Amino acid sequence: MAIKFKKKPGIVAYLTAGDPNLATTRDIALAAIDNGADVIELGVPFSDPLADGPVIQRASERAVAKGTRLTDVLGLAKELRAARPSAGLVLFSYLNPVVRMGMKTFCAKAAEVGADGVLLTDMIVEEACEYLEAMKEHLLAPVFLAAPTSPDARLKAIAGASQGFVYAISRVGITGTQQKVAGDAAELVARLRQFTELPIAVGFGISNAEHVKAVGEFADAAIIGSALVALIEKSTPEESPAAVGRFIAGLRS
Ligand SMILES: O=P(O)(O)OC[C@@H](O)[C@@H](O)c1c[nH]c2ccccc12
Repeated sequence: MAIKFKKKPGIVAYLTAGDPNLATTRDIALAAIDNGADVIELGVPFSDPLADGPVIQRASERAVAKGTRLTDVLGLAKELRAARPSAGLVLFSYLNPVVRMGMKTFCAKAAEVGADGVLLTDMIVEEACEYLEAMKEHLLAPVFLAAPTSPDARLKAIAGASQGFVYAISRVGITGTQQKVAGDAAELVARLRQFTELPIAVGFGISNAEHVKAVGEFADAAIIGSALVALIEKSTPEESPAAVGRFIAGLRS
């Protein structure tokens, strides 16, 4: 029940919980784990997902329209934990739904359902004091985002506050697939290594085996979001778990 990357590079699979529905997200997550994903980044759908590109925005809209709430995502996390005790499980959310529930309540519940870590996209390390205390109390790993534009002093703070892994954003901008892994990514990872021994996972724009291989040359894990969400969007709910499983299995080949 800790975040571990067994093979190099590790694979983190982002899924928008509740797209197309909660039961299917569960089956997709299980298929992802069984086909080599080390960590599931389980996304709480939010009506105003600012950092997201069109693919994840649409997934969020669909999940919100289905009525998916933070408490439903916590319930799903609990099911995943029970079904796959050793998989890494990180809850991903914008700050807003978490603040509405109450930071302390949220952290207590996240621990209770068996999450290993939490990633709050718009939580900045400078303002994370209460959050970090609650996370520590419940032995949860806070994961922070590091961007190529962050100066060294910020990278140091981000690396120092993170546990489990540090999330290196491969490029400035929004989530979504691209042709090549951005050149900024290797430099950012090298800069982060000065400040931490934690594994470093690279995300934004990773969508195929070639990208995963490229990331494996300089980082510990690759995070894949939009490519999976797009596959789910074009598959029927019945076929999407197997489609995602095949896709993940192909990423390290
Ligand atoms: O979708 P991409 O380009 O594969 O990037 C990962 C990403 O989806 C996931 O980590 C994520 C989804 N929404 C975010 C918002 C901010 C930072 C990260 C994310």
